[in-house]
Amino acid sequence: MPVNPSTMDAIVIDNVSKAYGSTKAVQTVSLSVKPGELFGLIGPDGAGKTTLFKILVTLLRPDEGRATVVGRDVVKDFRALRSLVGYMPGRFSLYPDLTVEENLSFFATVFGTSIQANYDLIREIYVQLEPFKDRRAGALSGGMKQKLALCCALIHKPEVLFLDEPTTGVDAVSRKEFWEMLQRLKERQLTMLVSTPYMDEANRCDRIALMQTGQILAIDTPSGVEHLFRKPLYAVKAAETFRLIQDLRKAPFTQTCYAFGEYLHLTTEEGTTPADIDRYLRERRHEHVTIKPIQAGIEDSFMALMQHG
Ligand SMILES: Nc1ncnc2c1ncn2[C@@H]1O[C@H](COP(=O)(O)OP(=O)(O)OP(=O)(O)O)[C@@H](O)[C@H]1O
Repeated sequence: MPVNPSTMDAIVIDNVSKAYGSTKAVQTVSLSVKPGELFGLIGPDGAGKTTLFKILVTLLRPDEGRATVVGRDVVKDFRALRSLVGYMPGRFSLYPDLTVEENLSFFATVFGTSIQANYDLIREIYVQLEPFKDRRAGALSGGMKQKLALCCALIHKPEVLFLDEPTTGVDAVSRKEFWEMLQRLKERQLTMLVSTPYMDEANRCDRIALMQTGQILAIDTPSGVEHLFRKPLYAVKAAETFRLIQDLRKAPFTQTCYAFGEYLHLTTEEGTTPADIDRYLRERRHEHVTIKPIQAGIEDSFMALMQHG
């Protein structure tokens, strides 16, 4: 008998919707995540990421649609599911008055296990926390809190790990270290769904879904999402950035013009050449003009999809 591939997926979301009054937080979302996949949910604040996570970890019931995690229905099988998933919520769920070790023991006890029983899975992360094991969690740095929260979410050896904006508000070095930790967990075949508002983190995932106002705009590999952007794209810089953006937005050849770091990203009508752009800017007395064709990144694709969404 042929096997339905969707029954083998670690997470299946099928037309799930959830509203809070008139706010449609999640609108007919469908996606699936394969076992062992590191899947990213990328979107700005209010996109509906947290609501979707809460549905998947059985803390909220969907209004419509159905979802399964490791084959268990998130509504009907919620009890069984709770011990199979690990959840690191956006605002860390640590007890600030308990020490590092007490927090970890608490989460282990809730799941009927002990730190020793599953130490192997958290060893690499926990060794960095061990020198501070008697410190109150509330007195830890952001990066250390994040590591402890990850240990707490892993201590019962879940089959799927849900990480809701784990790197928000954490310094750049800790963010990088955190993604390296996720990479090592992936080598152990753990399935992970991670949300982030940072586009640069999308490249760390096997596949990503771009989400906005409760809807999925695209699902693909990071490079697949970049290739969704098909128009020629230019990075433009000049001495006066503010006047540059004003002038470029008025230009007859401009389709879109956004600030991306120190450059503006510009898409133009077909047939426009860099020489046309240069001439237009020189006529308006712009100085130190640089115009270079560039490859679109995930952020460019996201902007283009949002415009047409
Ligand atoms: N308990 C609630 N009651 C009413 N509206 C809510 C509630 N929780 C979320 N919302 C609204 O639902 C929408 C989706 O919110 P959600 O928190 O799921 O998004 P998000 O992508 O996780 O963003 P954030 O990073 O800001 O949490 C937003 O418009 C939000 O204001």
